[in-house]
Amino acid sequence: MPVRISPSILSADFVNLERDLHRIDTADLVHVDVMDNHFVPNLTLGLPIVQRIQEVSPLPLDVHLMIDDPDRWAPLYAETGAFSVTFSGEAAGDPTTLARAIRGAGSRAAVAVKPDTAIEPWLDLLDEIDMILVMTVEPGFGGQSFIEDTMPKLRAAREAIDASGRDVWLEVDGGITLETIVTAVENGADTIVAGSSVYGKGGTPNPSTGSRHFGPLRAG
Ligand SMILES: O=C(CO)[C@H](O)[C@H](O)COP(=O)(O)O
Ligand SMILES: [Fe+2]
Repeated sequence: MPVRISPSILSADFVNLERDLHRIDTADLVHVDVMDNHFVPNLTLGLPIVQRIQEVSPLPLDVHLMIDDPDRWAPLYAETGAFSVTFSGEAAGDPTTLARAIRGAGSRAAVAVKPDTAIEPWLDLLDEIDMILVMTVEPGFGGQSFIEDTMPKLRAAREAIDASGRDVWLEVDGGITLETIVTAVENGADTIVAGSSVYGKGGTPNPSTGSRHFGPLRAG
């Protein structure tokens, strides 16, 4: 099973964002966290900045929306040319219509579930989506610890995806280190988001890499 890496620019240096986008250009995707200070208690960036990142990024955009009213906003992020747009399942009014709108605008559609959200209702949506994101931390902040209790849910999602025969990706996001990436992949993840372990907790690129390569991931 191929494993894709999607570094999160939440831990990049926003003043030097174009530089930091190029420092991960051997990864597969770039993960862009959009937070609105309503769905989560943190505020990051919005549509105009995602549009601009789309113009300069060497990698396809993996946009992760942690916002209220994704039914209104998510299709607009898809229209920027984003490769993938993930909405938070708990915030969506009509997930099926929303997934169709995202796909209709040319992006892959994905649904994210928080650590305490049951996965089963979302497995009915496998025909309509291209990826499930199992959050392995409470959404809102980088640098948190991986919640191991989410692993049974990840395995349930893997089993349902495999049984469906559909090419639906399974992403994890939050607390990924050199240790937890192994746990996540062993439990079925094929797409890995990593912020602080790639860029460093200080918001600067990981000095241990010494190159433009995204790895090795830094533990802790
Ligand atoms: O969605 C997110 C937080 O809500 C981030 O993508 C995630 O936390 C990445 O950061 P780290 O790898 O440091 O945990
Ligand atoms: Fe994220």
